Amino acid sequence: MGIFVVMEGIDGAGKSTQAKLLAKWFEKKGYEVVLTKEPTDTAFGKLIRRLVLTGGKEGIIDGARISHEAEALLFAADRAEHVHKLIKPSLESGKVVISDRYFYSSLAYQWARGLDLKWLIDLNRFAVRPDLVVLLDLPVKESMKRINGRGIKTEFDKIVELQKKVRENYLKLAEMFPEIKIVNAQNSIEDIHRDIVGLVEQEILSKV
Ligand SMILES: Nc1ncnc2c1ncn2[C@@H]1O[C@H](COP(=O)(O)OP(=O)(O)O)[C@@H](O)[C@H]1O
Ligand SMILES: Cc1cn([C@H]2C[C@H](O)[C@@H](COP(=O)(O)OP(=O)(O)O)O2)c(=O)[nH]c1=O
Repeated sequence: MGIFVVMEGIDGAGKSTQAKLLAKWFEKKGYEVVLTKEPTDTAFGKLIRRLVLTGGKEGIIDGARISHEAEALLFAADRAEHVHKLIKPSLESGKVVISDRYFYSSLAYQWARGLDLKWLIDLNRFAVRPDLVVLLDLPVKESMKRINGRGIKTEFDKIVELQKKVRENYLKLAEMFPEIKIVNAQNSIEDIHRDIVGLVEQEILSKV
């Protein structure tokens, strides 16, 4: 079996930056790496971007044209395809899978939209558990500074409020799921990478 690592955190926390660095680190060590993300680039992911993420690339504006339940189901459908077509086969052939977001995003965000956490956990029960989930944690103010350049100009206060709730949800989830490890995402890119490598060594490589 391969190794499955997930990056989680609010928008702008540094997930894609750290996912890429970790992928390179594993490759240097001779592993075959699959770097992937959710929402995916498949037809389901495209549907989500069209129906749910109406606020532009960040998708954090609550302008959803569909119900929150339908939104949660679409994310779960996208994830089911992701798990069955890419994640499981890659792990079975011994590869390292690094995913930028996974079902913890559904728990943090769709819970913040008011959905029932237990229903969300049940809905995502098909999703194989990662070996390690890195929660990149930082204050919303800092993350907003980072993604300012992405062009959010409208509904700023609403976005900040939602992101704060999502951050709190992630921290609560970290107490419920032992695979989630919190990393301080306010440090430099290099320091965070070093922390993540430390977790990979401690939580995964030392155990195989
Ligand atoms: N540790 C860091 N310190 C400062 N800026 C960062 C850091 N990590 C990432 N960034 C920058 O912040 C922005 C968001 O990072 P990104 O990796 O795209 O976040 P996410 O994938 O979580 O949305 C990018 O412009 C990136 O270069
Ligand atoms: C995977 C996932 C993402 N999201 C949200 C988090 C982000 O605000 C948004 C889009 O994710 P994001 O990582 O910004 O993807 P991209 O840049 O490729 O569009 O979707 C959910 O609400 N639930 C989920 O299950």
